This record gives sequence, structure tokens and C-alpha cells, in this order.
Amino acid sequence: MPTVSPLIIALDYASLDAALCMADRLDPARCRVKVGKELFTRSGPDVLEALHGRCFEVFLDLKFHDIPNTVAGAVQAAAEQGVWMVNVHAGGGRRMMEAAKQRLVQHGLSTHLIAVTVLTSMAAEDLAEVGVGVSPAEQVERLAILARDSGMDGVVCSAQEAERLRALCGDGFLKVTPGIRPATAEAGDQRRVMTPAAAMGAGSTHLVVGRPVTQADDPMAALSAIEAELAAG
Ligand SMILES: O=c1ccn([C@@H]2O[C@H](COP(=O)(O)O)[C@@H](O)[C@H]2O)c(=O)[nH]1
Repeated sequence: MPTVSPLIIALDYASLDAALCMADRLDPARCRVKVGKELFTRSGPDVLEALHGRCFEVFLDLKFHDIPNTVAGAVQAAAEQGVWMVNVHAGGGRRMMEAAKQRLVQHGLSTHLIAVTVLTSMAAEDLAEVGVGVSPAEQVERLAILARDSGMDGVVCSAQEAERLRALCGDGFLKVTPGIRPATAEAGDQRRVMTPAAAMGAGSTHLVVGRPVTQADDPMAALSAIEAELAAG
């Protein structure tokens, strides 16, 4: 039975064993899990098989960004391994996103396909350094509209932009938000952050949480505290 929880726990570990050690403490009825670049580069597809075997729905967060044909093939490969969600960079452009979507449709694959807008680790000054002279909010909005018009099921953005995107793209357009930080947690390298309850209130559909749970002294207590915060609204 798929979970109704909005929580996606980022399994950012350097080995398959360490990731599965955490997964074995988590309950697939209470959260989904995310496999990112470090873990996938170390473990390869074995990690997907192991997590699926434990009944988790998996977000494969590899943020594909390449020419359309290459990204379409990568997205197809991910979907054929049964992942619940996969992503590309919206900055790859309309033709890249359309090719990826078309490939899923052609092969009858129902994996959610979303696009990264502006990384939650980036602030206005970071954007300016790479030649983007508008605010993160404006750039997110621009890329979210492009992603929607290119057939994406949603975007990765910060919760700070979720309310605006809900108004622009509707409730059904997924707003997957990393940069989630309980009030007492350190931001670390994240720049556009929000607490779990505030993020849901702003219109996030899914909350990606990594270090506040995985690096906590008591990860399960940290997860329970987030769930309690969400239940209290
Ligand atoms: O814009 C983005 C896109 C992806 N991420 C990923 O989410 C988690 C966040 O982990 P924390 O430890 O909670 O900061 C991590 O795997 C990132 O690669 C993101 O943070 N921002």
C-alpha cells in the first residue's frame, strides 16, 4: 500500500550497507526514500532493488541534464527499474524535458517525472555568478512554467516558492521541496529553507528531509518530531 505521507527521506550515504541500515529503521508506510548521486554512484541499481524489496517507493534524484536523446534514455532506464519518481534539470530546456516525457509515454511507464528549478542551496548571489540576474523566486517561476508546459508532473523547488507555484500551476502540479529544516536544525549548505509545517502550509506536496533525520543523534525521534509537527499543522 503506497504511503500517504508527504515525507521523503534522503538516503545520502556513502555505502549500500549504511543506506540499508537506515532504511531498515524506517517504515515504508510512513515515508518514501530518496536515492541521490553519492549513493547511486557507489551502489548502482542494487540499491533500488534492495529498497523495492523492502516495499519503499523510491525517488531517484539524479537530476539528469544532457542532450534530449541521452536524458530520454536515462529516464527510461530509471523508470524501467520501477522507481516512483525521477528528475531532470529544467535548465536542460523544453526539448529535453519533452523528449524525456515522450519516452515514458511511448513505453507506458508511469513513473513521476519532475524538473529541478533552482537548487535550494542557491541564493540570489549564486544565481548572479552564473549569469542569472533575477531573484530565485523569479527564476523558479520561469522554469516551473516551462516544466509544466513541457509535460512535467511537477518541480523541485524550495518551499519558499511553493505558494506562488500552487497559484500558478495548481494543486495537482507536484512541488517537491528539499531545504526542510525543523526550527532547531542547522541550515548547513541550504539557503532557501522552511520548517516542515510551514512548507506544507505553503503548498509543498512532498518534503525532502535528509540530515535533520539521518544525522540526528536519534534519527527515529527526529522523524517522529517532524511527523508530530505536521500532524499539529
Ligand atoms: O534543490 C535541491 C535539489 C535536491 N536536493 C537534495 O535534497 C536532499 C536534501 O538533504 P538535506 O540533508 O535535508 O539538506 C539532498 O539529498 C539534496 O541532494 C536539495 O537539497 N536541493
